Amino acid sequence: MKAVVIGAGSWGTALARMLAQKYPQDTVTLWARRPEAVESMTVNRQNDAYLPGVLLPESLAFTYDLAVTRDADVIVLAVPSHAVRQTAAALASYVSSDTIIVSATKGLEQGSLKRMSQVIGEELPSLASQIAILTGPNHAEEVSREHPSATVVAAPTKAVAEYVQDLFILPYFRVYTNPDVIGVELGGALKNIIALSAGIATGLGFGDNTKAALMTRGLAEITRLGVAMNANALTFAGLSGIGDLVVTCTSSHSRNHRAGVQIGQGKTASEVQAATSMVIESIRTTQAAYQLAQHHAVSMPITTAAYQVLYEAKHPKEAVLELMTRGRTHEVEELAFGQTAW
Ligand SMILES: NC(=O)C1=CN([C@@H]2O[C@H](COP(=O)(O)OP(=O)(O)OC[C@H]3O[C@@H](n4cnc5c(N)ncnc54)[C@H](O)[C@@H]3O)[C@@H](O)[C@H]2O)C=CC1
Ligand SMILES: O=C(CO)COP(=O)(O)O
Repeated sequence: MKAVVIGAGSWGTALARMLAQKYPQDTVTLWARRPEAVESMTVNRQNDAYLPGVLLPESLAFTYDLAVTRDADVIVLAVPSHAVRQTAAALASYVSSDTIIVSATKGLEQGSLKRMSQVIGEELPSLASQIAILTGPNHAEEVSREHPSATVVAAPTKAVAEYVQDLFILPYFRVYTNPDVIGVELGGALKNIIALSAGIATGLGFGDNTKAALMTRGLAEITRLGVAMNANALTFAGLSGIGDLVVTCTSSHSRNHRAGVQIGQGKTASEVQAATSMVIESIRTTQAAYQLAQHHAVSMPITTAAYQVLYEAKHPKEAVLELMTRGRTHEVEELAFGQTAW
């Protein structure tokens, strides 16, 4: 088996470590953009910049040459969402007709508003039915230290989903399958907006009630948009929905949550992003989701408030007050008075 993980940030490094650990006799390579990163990982057997303190198996190879993907059985894409199209396009001359692509990126493409599997499918059309999504409540810092974690793989066919399930499943990494590609992908992308918002609330000095309200009503609006885009509502009650929402809104590892805290304390999104080389996906995803909500005429009040804070310089306190005092609504739109037992 020949597997290549593209993207040597925290998550790509953790995924490559897992594959090399599980398949020490096979060829597992981690591709990084920068030659210095390749050199440093080869010498130190650690990714000091993005996953410090985690030893990488001897069998894991490193390269900055994309030609390593020639005839790979599996290519895992773990680059930030804004780099997925150019990266997938660059792979076109190397992939073979039976290569499986795994997308581990959580985001939406700016402008086109497309999901990552759609973007990859456009650049690698002959592989469109061989693109799987791996997503769930999985901070790289914990998975790479073998904390028991669960994740979900979605793909257009059962065969591809089960291939990727088999590929990654480990005693500390339990992999489920789900045929709902749209729902699984949207869950992973949209939860980052709510994590950013929960961080903003923390930065403003609010406590756990506020966070719980944001998480619950955040899930409601994610589900509304998902259903309008043909996802199954049940998927959002799963690992890629509530699961990832919980971990990203509450974990000290979350970059999106941390960014929100700083914005709540008065920094701008550009200041926060400029201060780290790590990707804060929610900044771009908030804009894309705001535009998707308009396109599908779906109400997404928290996403709208986050958009106004990030892109229209609205003060977070004002955004919170507007969210709290807007028109009254039902909790569950489908449950009508007079039709429910009491
Ligand atoms: N960190 C985590 O625990 C998890 C991250 N993800 C997702 O994985 C994706 C990658 O995130 P991380 O690994 O956390 O990244 P990171 O924030 O740890 O590092 C960013 C990486 O992206 C690379 N990069 C930046 N611009 C690039 C470009 N134009 N082309 C190619 N590479 C570029 C950097 O060199 C660096 O390796 C994101 O979509 C993230 O949401 C998903 C699950 C867990
Ligand atoms: O998606 C993640 C965990 O499941 C990572 O979230 P952050 O990008 O906020 O760190």
